[in-house]
Amino acid sequence: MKVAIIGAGSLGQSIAKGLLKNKVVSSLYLTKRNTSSIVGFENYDEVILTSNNKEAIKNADILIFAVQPRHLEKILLDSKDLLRKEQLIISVITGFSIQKIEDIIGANHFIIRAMPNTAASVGQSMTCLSPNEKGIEKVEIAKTIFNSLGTSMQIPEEQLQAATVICASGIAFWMRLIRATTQGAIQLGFEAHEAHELAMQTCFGAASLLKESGNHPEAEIDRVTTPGGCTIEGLNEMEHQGLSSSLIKGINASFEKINQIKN
Ligand SMILES: NC(=O)C1=CN([C@@H]2O[C@H](COP(=O)(O)OP(=O)(O)OC[C@H]3O[C@@H](n4cnc5c(N)ncnc54)[C@H](O)[C@@H]3O)[C@@H](O)[C@H]2O)C=CC1
Ligand SMILES: O=C(O)[C@@H]1CCC=N1
Repeated sequence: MKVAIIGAGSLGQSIAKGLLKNKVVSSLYLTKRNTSSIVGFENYDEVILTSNNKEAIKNADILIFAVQPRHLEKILLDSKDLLRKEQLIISVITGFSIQKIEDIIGANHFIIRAMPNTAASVGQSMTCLSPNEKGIEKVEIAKTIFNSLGTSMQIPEEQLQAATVICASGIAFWMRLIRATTQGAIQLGFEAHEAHELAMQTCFGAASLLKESGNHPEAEIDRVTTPGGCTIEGLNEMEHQGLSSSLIKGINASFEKINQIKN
């Protein structure tokens, strides 16, 4: 696969690392206005760094656009004459609808909106994919790319904003929960590095239990909570303080905000 990532910033670099780690690309163009901060990628034979988007677009079969939303329109306008009908165009850009992309380059292209998260860099992204009508044909190719960076799920475009909150912003939400657990562990007497490892591995274990057993979280909770014991004491106090409620409210606030970004 000849891939180009247009706008190798935070997310673009995460995707690049995942693709390179899994050796799924034969060539990988990474573009950035100033490539000096990503020279480390030059250690990979497959990688070509450039600030010339047109060169990257000409030489790739799969284009992944990962710039900030305000930059996409100009990049597409500047390069639309170079786009080939057989190219797969993937956009990971928040709030930039398929309709808006089609208005600029035309509907006769394979277009897929993808919403990965930064865990792509360690092969653990949850990526949601929404194709345009033509792009449905190429969803399997997009899945091959994004499954090499974790797992993927095809969803209707109308749900992509919600998926962004749960999966992309979700990385930040889970980080905060892990940090809070670490703070609690330090208060109980662990060194900071120990507390961090305890919190991280326990979180990883909880997610792995659900993934491997297919159980509902409450079933796993029941297995830990001794009647009259310390787990239920802690859980109930957390709920009195609004743990579930604050998470749900935060997710809704995030969703309201993302919907203010013009689609
Ligand atoms: N960070 C995240 O977890 C997620 C971000 N997104 C979306 O992905 C997009 C990128 O986000 P980030 O990587 O966080 O932003 P970023 O600002 O780190 O990366 C954008 C990159 O594009 C480059 N760029 C700007 N104009 C360019 C041009 N004309 N040609 C080539 N490169 C150019 C910038 O130098 C920058 O390195 C955004 O639209 C964001 O909404 C989507 C999912 C998750
Ligand atoms: O915070 C944001 O608005 C973007 C979208 C999801 C992750 N970063």
